[in-house]
Amino acid sequence: KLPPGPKKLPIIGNLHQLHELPPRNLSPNYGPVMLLRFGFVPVVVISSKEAAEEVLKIHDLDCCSRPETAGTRKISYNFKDIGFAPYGEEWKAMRKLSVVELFSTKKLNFSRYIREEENDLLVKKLMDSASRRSLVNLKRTLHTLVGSIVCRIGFGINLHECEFIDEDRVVDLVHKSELLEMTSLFSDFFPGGIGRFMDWLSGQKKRLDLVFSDLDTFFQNILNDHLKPVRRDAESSDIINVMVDMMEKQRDGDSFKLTTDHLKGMISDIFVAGVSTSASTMIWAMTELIRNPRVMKKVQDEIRTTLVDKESLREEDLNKLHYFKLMVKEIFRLHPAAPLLLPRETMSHIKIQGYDIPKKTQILVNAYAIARDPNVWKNPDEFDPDRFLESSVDYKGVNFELLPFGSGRRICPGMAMGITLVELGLLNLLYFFDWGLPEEVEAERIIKDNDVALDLVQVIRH
Ligand code: HEM
Repeated sequence: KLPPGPKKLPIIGNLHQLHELPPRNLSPNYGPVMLLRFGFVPVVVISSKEAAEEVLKIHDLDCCSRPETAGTRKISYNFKDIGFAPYGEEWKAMRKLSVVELFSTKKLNFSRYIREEENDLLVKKLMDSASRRSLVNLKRTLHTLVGSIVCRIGFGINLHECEFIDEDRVVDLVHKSELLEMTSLFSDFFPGGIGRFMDWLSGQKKRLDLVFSDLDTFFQNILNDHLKPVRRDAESSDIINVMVDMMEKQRDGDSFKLTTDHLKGMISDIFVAGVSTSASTMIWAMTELIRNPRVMKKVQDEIRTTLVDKESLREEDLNKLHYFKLMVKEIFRLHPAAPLLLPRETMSHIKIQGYDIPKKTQILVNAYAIARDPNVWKNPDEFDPDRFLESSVDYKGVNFELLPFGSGRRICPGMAMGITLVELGLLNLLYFFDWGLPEEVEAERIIKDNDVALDLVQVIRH
């Protein structure tokens, strides 16, 4: 009993409908479990809370591998990372390393000064824009903020003084890494000679290699920098340093051995998974707040009456706020940075909602649709943090109607870091400044257009 789905054409299946892929399209018409076929690859889209619980909790172990694509093979250094590696001993070892050592609470406390300092620097820059009355490009500003923090915490690179990279180039590379992750090649859908031939003919393969080569140069520079004797002696503890130390200490009999590819895979994961997720969440938060003056006022009233006369903000200030945190939760609901999470792959035959799902089927959990399901949420498309005033639903992977970080074995290991990045960044923007639309933008259009995040905005010093 296979799940229902749109009609499939011979050979290509539903490839002609790739542009209609969920989150927003296709899936609601076919119920909570929908079957597609892209070329030879079966793909199941999950779009109800109950079906998501079956995939991510009841059958988590059967569903926790990842499918292979040419793009993810490249960016993960042959699956030597965490995010795209198939389920197995190597993934377990890398995952354990990240949870215990690299993205842990200890690491978070240690790197706190870096986050606060980068935010202080941003506030200074914005004060300048406000006094010059120049517009602020939200996307650029927030990608740069998160990029700078992630590069310092992850790779020990201070973008304001680095020799081989600067802020603009980092933003450019973040976009390139997203492209690699999302690009589909013919060979992803038609494994074998024909697919590879089509990739060669269309030039797709060459384009993919070029984008990857740019990223690889950056990652190699990070690694070279960490292997320099000066750097090895320095008292610093960024994530890559910790891994280089481990590599040096490993012994012949160790069951898992870190290699240079594991190091690059980890650099790549931190870069790909950490920067645009957090930045896009902040951009959407600012967009929704500017569109909804009632909520903006309520949030700003809370933070400005709770935190009085502050010259700069610290992470402990976040714990004093309540409504502000509900606002962030509402953003994670309305605008999950990974609307379909990361694709999973079944490792055995399972049943979801009574339907048969064969081994090696791709599973996409439509977190976007689930978080806007009218059977679960009242006025689901409305931005209204008040909905959480009387609700204990949270986004940490136990409530299947709200899954911005996924759930189960593959839940985001960088969640704590992501939340802190987002909350501290937003707190600074909302405490020190008032925000508005640039004069020439018709407010009407922006307010109606729910699917477009704001780009240029007006900043006013509070
Ligand atoms: C707001 C910020 C973030 C959001 C919304 C987010 C969201 C996600 C989601 C949805 C997944 C897939 C989960 C699944 O398959 O069930 C994921 C995986 C992952 N995230 Fe995050 N993430 C964020 C920040 C970060 C940060 C800051 C890091 C690292 C420093 C990070 C590292 C990872 C890694 C390594 C994985 C792969 C886990 C695995 O496959 O085992 N993320 N993230």
